[in-house]
Amino acid sequence: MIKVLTIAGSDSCGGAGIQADLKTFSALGTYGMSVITAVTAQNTRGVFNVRELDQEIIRDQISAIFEDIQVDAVKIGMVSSAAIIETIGESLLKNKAQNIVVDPVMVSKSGCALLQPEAREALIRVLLPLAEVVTPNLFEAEVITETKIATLDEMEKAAVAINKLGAKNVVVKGGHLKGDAIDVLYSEKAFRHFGSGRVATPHTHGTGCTFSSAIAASLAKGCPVEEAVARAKEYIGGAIAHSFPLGRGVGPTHHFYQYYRDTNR
Ligand SMILES: Nc1ncnc2c1ncn2[C@@H]1O[C@H](COP(=O)(O)OP(=O)(O)OP(=O)(O)O)[C@@H](O)[C@H]1O
Ligand SMILES: Cc1ncc(COP(=O)(O)O)c(N)n1
Repeated sequence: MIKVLTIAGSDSCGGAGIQADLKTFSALGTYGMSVITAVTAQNTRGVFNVRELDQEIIRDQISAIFEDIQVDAVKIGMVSSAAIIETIGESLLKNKAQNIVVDPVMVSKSGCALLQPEAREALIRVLLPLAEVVTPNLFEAEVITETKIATLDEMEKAAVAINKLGAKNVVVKGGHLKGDAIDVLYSEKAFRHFGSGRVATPHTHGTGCTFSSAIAASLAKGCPVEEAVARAKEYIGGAIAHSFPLGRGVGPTHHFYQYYRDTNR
């Protein structure tokens, strides 16, 4: 059995965060495990409260898993504070975690801060050097590189800059581009673009969580990075195409086990 761990925040309405990650792992035929960093009270219309867990229980969750189970890949999502980032960094280094995918979540689609602005420095310093793959969206790449990004050329330049900060492979996601949704991968000094038409739907809650978890699941299966990103792009395209209205706001992507059954990958 392939085993994948998510370290992220809980989303009570199930569209993003830990819940989206575990659904993705299952849909891709892997066994999912979770370390919760924070609990959010959120629905399709917004985030109404956030409660961080303390460092001790975060450290103990990670230890409990690694001392007992061999983890094939780790996805990191909402980390909330600098103190939590330090704890995660220390614990993953101590346990020699492999295949780490960092989704540098900063702000929810509804506009709520999921990372304290003063924790951005810690995210860059501690988590980027641990990342086999990092998956910033346009806004996150702008914050990390302190530049404006609106074109594919600027996405490529940002990917190189983020690689220099320590992340081995960088995917700058184009979900928020004007026009097609094109993601830019910078890996081993080469660029590759993963394009798709834009699915015309307002229901994109949790797209970034799903995409990074799909990359982690494929890395865990032993896929090379480029293949893992290609598969994740295919998976998220299908999950967005099957997204649906839930509640009165931005609905979630749909995780479909048929994908794994039909493609067996
Ligand atoms: N409407 C869309 N149609 C097709 N693909 C999309 C669409 N929106 C996003 N994507 C794809 O979904 C993935 C996630 O990209 P996005 O830029 O939305 O991430 P994100 O902003 O981090 O998501 P989140 O806000 O959920 O954290 C990327 O592969 C992107 O190309
Ligand atoms: C716990 C948690 N993690 C991540 C997101 C980002 O997802 P989105 O940008 O789609 O709101 C979220 N809303 N909640």
